[in-house]
Amino acid sequence: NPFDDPAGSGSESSPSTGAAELDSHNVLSVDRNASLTLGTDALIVLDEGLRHRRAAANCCGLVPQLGKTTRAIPFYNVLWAELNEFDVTIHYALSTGKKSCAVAYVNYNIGDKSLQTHAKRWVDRLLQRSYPPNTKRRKRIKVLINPFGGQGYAQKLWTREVEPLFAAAHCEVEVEKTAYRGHAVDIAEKMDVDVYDVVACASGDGLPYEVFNGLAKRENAVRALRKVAVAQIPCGSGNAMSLNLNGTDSPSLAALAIVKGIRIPLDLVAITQGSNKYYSFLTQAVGIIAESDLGTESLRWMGSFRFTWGILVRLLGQTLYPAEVSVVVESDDKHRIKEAYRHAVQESEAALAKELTQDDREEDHLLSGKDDDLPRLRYGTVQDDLHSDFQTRDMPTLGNFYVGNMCWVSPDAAFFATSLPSDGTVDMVNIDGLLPRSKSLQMLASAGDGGVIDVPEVSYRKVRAYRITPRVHQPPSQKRLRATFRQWLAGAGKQKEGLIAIDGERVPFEPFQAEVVPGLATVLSRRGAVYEFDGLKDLDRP
Ligand SMILES: Nc1ncnc2c1ncn2[C@@H]1O[C@H](COP(=O)(O)OP(=O)(O)OP(=O)(O)O)[C@@H](O)[C@H]1O
Repeated sequence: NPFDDPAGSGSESSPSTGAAELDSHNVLSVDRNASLTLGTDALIVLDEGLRHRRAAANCCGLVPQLGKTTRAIPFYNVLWAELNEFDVTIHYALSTGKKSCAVAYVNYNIGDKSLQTHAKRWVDRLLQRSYPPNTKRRKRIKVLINPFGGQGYAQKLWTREVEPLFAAAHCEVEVEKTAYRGHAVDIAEKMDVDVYDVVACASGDGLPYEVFNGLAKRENAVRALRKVAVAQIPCGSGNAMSLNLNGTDSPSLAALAIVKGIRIPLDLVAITQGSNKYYSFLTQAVGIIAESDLGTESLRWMGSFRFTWGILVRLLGQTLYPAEVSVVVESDDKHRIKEAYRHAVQESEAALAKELTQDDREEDHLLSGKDDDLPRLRYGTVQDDLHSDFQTRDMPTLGNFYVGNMCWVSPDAAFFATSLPSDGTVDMVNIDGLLPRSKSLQMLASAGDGGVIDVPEVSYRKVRAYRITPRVHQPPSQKRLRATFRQWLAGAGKQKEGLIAIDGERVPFEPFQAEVVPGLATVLSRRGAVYEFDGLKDLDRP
């Protein structure tokens, strides 16, 4: 929690600032008998006046005075600091609830005029701690707002919760509202990528999907995808991108995470279907998940429960989604997959501690100007003969075909626990549709804590590419009436054909081929090269 107060609550004494760091360079004496100290992880404000101000707000002084004289502001929360003659002002993000923050500031005068040069250096040092070398300051952000995302509050959330944080962090911002479906594709295709560091989408996952695809359509696609980091200000009904990269679906906390975000590469999945090609960053689903997402429109009145309801009805009815599936498998050993994941987490944490990121490609690449075209797909397209690396299986009783490039698919489902932003693979889950109902329910429940991989009946693999040719299941004639009733109950009354969802968007019910293109895109992350998921830590340890 970025708002944990390292000073501890109610403490009267100075917090531990690390002896070595308590030298005079790190302390700035200001008037009102106060001082500002650069601690280990936080700025420490020591101010006798705080006690009085807090006491004044304390029930007219009727409660015993327990006010603190110190306040700790984590460097992560510091948005900006500046010195104006003899006036130092520090803007920071203050917690305003479990899931929100807002801009606050402290302002002090430097009474001792001889301290001005020291104060200048001190402010520089504070900014360096608040923006370590792997974090760009004053990001230039193109903000796209989907006025119809989620409940239609994106514009309001932007103005109230996000814009003030970006402004306080001295970000350069340009705002544009999307005016039609696919508008973000056009914007990303035509924008001047040299004047922005970030495209931040105040939306659900639909706009980031469009931005990746717009950038990929450009002549200099590779350069554009590396130059501009795509981020999400969660304002939609599905906000998986922000959950995975920033650990939150709160717009204000996500805004802080964007201000402090570290650039990392993200694998994209190139999908070819007929003569079409698109890029997926999140999930691909055929069958039950796609149907519960896209085929429950008539149940919108249920709110987000319609997804759970759609899945439950289909699971209990043992609905089948037969398909022929060909896969280039990287690993199908669950134990090894988990070990590799843990290793990647440790590596990422070590890199983060050294303030390194994996995204050291930018400068070399941008300077060289080479390889701007998208790489040729190693396994060709769905229209080509199948490459010899694929292993093919017909799956007449397939119940769930779900592939993910990110861990969280919703706030309560970490379906792909071992997925990593740029390991060159996606996580593939296949579940047989004839699984006993109790097992299916157990599997569904296990998604909450990332436990799907540990259900023995679930096939969980890391794959580099796959091709799927789905078919519509025809129930035997004596079961047709029951199947029709179930379809109605599940909210898919008039649906005639099967459904395929790529990042939650509907595509034609036709064969498609998918291939991971390693590290093609760039995103901002709070935690470095891993997603915001800790659930695997204790599972299955030897
Ligand atoms: N002005 C607009 N009018 C109509 N559609 C739009 C407009 N702007 C964006 N869109 C479309 O809205 C879709 C959904 O966007 P987004 O993901 O932001 O919202 P959501 O609420 O999470 O999505 P969903 O409607 O899938 O639940 C995108 O496909 C996008 O193209």
